[in-house]
Amino acid sequence: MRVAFTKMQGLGNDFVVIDTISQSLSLTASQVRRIADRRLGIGCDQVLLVAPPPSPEVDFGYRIFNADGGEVEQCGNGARCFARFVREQGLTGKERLQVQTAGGVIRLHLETDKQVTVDMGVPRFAPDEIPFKADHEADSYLLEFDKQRVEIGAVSMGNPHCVLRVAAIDAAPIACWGPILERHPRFPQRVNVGFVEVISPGHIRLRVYERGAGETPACGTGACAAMVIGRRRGWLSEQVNVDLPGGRLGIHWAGEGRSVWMTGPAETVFEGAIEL
Ligand SMILES: N[C@H](CCC[C@H](N)C(=O)O)C(=O)O
Repeated sequence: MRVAFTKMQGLGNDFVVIDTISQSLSLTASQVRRIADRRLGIGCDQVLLVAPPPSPEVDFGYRIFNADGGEVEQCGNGARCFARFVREQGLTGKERLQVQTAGGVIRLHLETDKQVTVDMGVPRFAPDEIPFKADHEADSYLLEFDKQRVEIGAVSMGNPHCVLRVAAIDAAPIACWGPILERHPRFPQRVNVGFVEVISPGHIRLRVYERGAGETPACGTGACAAMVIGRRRGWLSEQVNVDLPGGRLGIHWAGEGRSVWMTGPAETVFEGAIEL
């Protein structure tokens, strides 16, 4: 089967985007892994499917698959690329879109300056909504592994995140701790692992070891997760610049029960077709 795709990226977090409205198809986990393979396939962190709207309330369905083939609930950098894709492909003339993901409905706004703003929804801190094994909800938790004991925050942005504060992001033990924490038994669906350095109340540096993809140059939901956890801990203000290795995202959160807003770039790299 010959499948048309568009390669896109948001701050270096890269995606293969496939329109499954114009070409009706579904992908197996092994097909996703082949597409994502940087030697045997196209190469990407996630595969994103543009799908017909599952209900009249939304404009599109939006499905997300990690490079390991697993389908997940949310992808923030991917959402910005999704918005640019559906406009560039002529699938919509709208500038404000509502799309359904497995993690809930998100709202995309194509800005005039080529940036995209996304309403990423309301963060959920209840352990069973993350999911995270804990006796009760708290602003921080102690996690033990390999004779280490670390303090984390935990939150769902539709997908699960844990966040650790570090003194210096460049020295953070991401390659060692990332894969261990990703699969920590207290996260039954595994977890995205953020390492955050607080520069000031309005500025953080962040690196993310992503569930199902490893360390990526940027993680949109990870930036939202680090900001809301930092804000609940009293470290951060309502508007924060998040500097990731791939670049900067602007995150705004007015507080409990409110949506998190993310603004950043999205770019098309090339178009092609692959035989599956
Ligand atoms: N690895 C994530 C999905 C992609 C998230 C990230 N690329 C983003 O921009 O939010 C997960 O397993 O939940």
